[in-house]
Amino acid sequence: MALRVYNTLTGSKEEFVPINPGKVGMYVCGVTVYDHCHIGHARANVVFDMIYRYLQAKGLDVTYVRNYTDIDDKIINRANRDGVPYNEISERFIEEFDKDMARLMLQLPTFQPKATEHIPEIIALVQRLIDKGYAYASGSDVFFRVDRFEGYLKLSKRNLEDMQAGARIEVDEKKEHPMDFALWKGAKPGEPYWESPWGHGRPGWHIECSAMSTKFLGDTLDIHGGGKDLIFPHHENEIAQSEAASGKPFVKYWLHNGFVNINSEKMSKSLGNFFTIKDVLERYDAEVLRFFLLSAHYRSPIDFSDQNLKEAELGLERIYKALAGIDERLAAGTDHAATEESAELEEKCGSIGARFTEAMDDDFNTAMALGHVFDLVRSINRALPVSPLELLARVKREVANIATTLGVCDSVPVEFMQRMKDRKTSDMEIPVEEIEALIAERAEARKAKDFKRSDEIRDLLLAKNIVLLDGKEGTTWSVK
Ligand SMILES: Nc1ncnc2c1ncn2[C@@H]1O[C@H](COP(=O)(O)OP(=O)(O)OP(=O)(O)O)[C@@H](O)[C@H]1O
Ligand SMILES: [Zn+2]
Repeated sequence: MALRVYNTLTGSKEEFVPINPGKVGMYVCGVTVYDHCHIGHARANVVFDMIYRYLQAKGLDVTYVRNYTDIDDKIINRANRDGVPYNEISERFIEEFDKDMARLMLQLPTFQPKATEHIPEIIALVQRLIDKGYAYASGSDVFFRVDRFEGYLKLSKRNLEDMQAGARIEVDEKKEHPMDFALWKGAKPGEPYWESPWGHGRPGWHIECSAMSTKFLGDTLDIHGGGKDLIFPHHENEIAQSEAASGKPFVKYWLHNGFVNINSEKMSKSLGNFFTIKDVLERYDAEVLRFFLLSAHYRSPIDFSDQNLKEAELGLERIYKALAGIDERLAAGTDHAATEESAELEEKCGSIGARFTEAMDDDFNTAMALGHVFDLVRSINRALPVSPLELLARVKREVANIATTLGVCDSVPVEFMQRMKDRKTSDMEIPVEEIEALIAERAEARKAKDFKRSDEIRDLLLAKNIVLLDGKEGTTWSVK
């Protein structure tokens, strides 16, 4: 089956056919760098990283462009608040963004352009729109004439008249039409500015994406992405600018990710209901957060809560435990003949690749894809002690393929388990040395048949959430 994607422009799932066979041009709106990123930003970036990886896994040659909005009112406000130049803010938060994304195991896009490094391209595009009659200068601002562009609002399926009637749109003397939007903003005293034919000023937000996407990907892109909140006005305005300038369709497939919500409300800076990526990574492993973000379909909303993250953690641990079990059997090297249980695992192993592809080909359904992985894990758990080593090695390879494509489950299993153990131990009320001393004391007690003391020690540790497991090789422990 071919890849099908949900296209916001047509409101339906369509077969994905790149404009140039074998090649894909993808542009995703990046963050405005004025503060630390929250989990909503993490989702948008992880989702498009997953899409980038999957397209590459299908053998496509993808040029992925993700910008930094490094000049904007929000950046200027923050700089004024902190009493520093605007670029100190943008440079600092670009660095922070890069660190966060690296921790979430994102692949680097092919290009990461900054708005401030493309001012000549932006000015040329604004001038072109003026020359073609789609834009007009008003004082030192330049506005786009929305009613000149025929397809305006075709992405969000809104209607200009209804919007005007329904909303209280402020009348701005400088504009011909209240919905006209700024392409270039004249600088107020003390604001950062660039020279332009319209005086000192800076670009509007929408125009930078039109200028940079065209520079790196040409007039028509295969994919343009971003969060649902960008459909209007940002993406609608990008379409107007780009199509008015080039006379060609701007984007073939528009892809939008759903929100990370808190109590059914979008996590956002302005509402103040956000957790930064850094906050969350204090408490959870980065792979757990990535796994959580990919455990829902990218267009569905996800509720951010401690409980949901804990569930993701348990789920990921379940997968890694099964993989660690496989590694243990492979390392021990004792083979086993095929059994009824191993026959079932054999069948699941044979179909997992196809089931994964089918789920991902259906508009990148990672929720379904991970469901298939859990199904395989159940079979692994049943068949692990009674399966041929050759089959276990094959299962391991199948999971590794999926893991690389999704960017989850590709740590070395024992290392992941150790990471989880270390994280949990660091929150423990009892130091590791004390646990081990008690385990040694318990072993002595058991040797001396003092089961009362041995049970006492077990209960004492359990009260501190430490679970003991007696095995042939001695006693191991884990955090409950
Ligand atoms: N809660 C969220 N869930 C999913 N994606 C989000 C969320 N919040 C922002 N995004 C996405 O993150 C990307 C970067 O957004 P941008 O820098 O414009 O955010 P912002 O508007 O500054 O953030 P906020 O919405 O918190 O004010 C966009 O694609 C946006 O849609
Ligand atoms: Zn954009």
